[in-house]
Amino acid sequence: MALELALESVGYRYRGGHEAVAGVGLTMAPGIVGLLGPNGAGKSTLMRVLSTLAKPTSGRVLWRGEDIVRRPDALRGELGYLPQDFGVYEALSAREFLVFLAAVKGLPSPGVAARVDECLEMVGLDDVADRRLGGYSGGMRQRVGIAQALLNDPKLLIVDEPTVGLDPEERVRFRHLLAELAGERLVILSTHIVSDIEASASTLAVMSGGRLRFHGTPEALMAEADGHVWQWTVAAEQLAEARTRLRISRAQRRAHGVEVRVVGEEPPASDAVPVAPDLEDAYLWLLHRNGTPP
Ligand SMILES: Nc1ncnc2c1ncn2[C@@H]1O[C@H](COP(=O)(O)OP(=O)(O)OP(=O)(O)O)[C@@H](O)[C@H]1O
Repeated sequence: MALELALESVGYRYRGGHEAVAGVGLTMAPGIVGLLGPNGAGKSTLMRVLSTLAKPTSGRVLWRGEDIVRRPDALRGELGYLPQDFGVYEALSAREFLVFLAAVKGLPSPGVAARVDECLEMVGLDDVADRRLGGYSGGMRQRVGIAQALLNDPKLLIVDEPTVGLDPEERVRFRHLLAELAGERLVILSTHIVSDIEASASTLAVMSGGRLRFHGTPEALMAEADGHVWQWTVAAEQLAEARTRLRISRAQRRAHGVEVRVVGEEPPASDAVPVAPDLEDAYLWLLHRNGTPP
């Protein structure tokens, strides 16, 4: 059966009664799927359901056509997962840590050393593989996180908010790495930062308030915001006031004032110029347009 992850009206309700995910239905195929949503949207909860760490309380998830609750091992054998709160053992080197995790994951020991080398090379840590993890930067630790997720050559790679805490350079490097890994895999990358996925995701799924608000290509999302984005220049001292009444997706200081991009139903002023939406504008429009529940 094809590499396909199908979600059928998936919901998850925490014990206290809070419904963190509700009625999510979509089918994902190989490539990078960007799962985008503000904090609290339900992304991490959904990632845990897809990784078989939590069972959906309603609906079902099919991996290659098989229900992942009934047959979790079919998915687990092909899954690589980098959770949001991934931690490393600081006293170990990257190589030691990966050898340890390979044993825990039950990889057959004869091939482990070579596979660890391959994974270290894929994430660009082969030169520093024998240094203690305690001395690694945040970005290097995240790359160790990806390396451990790759040990079993997964067909489904799930990474939850991997760029949190990384500096801009590490962020860019990490994005490139994920793009290289996509190939014949399905990579699900959850984030609340549009720029994490705009260069690499072939498909977007946008969540807010536990629900799926959009599923499709970045181009289709941008098309939805057509006619709702303007560029406008305000005096620097008026920016704070403008922010209280307008949705501003970006502001850039110029010699003659502050150039802002405004997203909304109406132009902010008669001298505002309509512009083509970019992904950041379109995401803001989707989350806040009239009729979108919180
Ligand atoms: N263990 C829990 N018990 C009850 N509610 C929870 C629990 N974990 C998360 N929630 C709630 O479920 C909702 C979704 O949380 P989730 O962590 O899945 O969102 P998220 O999109 O990943 O956001 P973040 O990036 O902040 O983690 C939030 O309202 C959160 O408060």
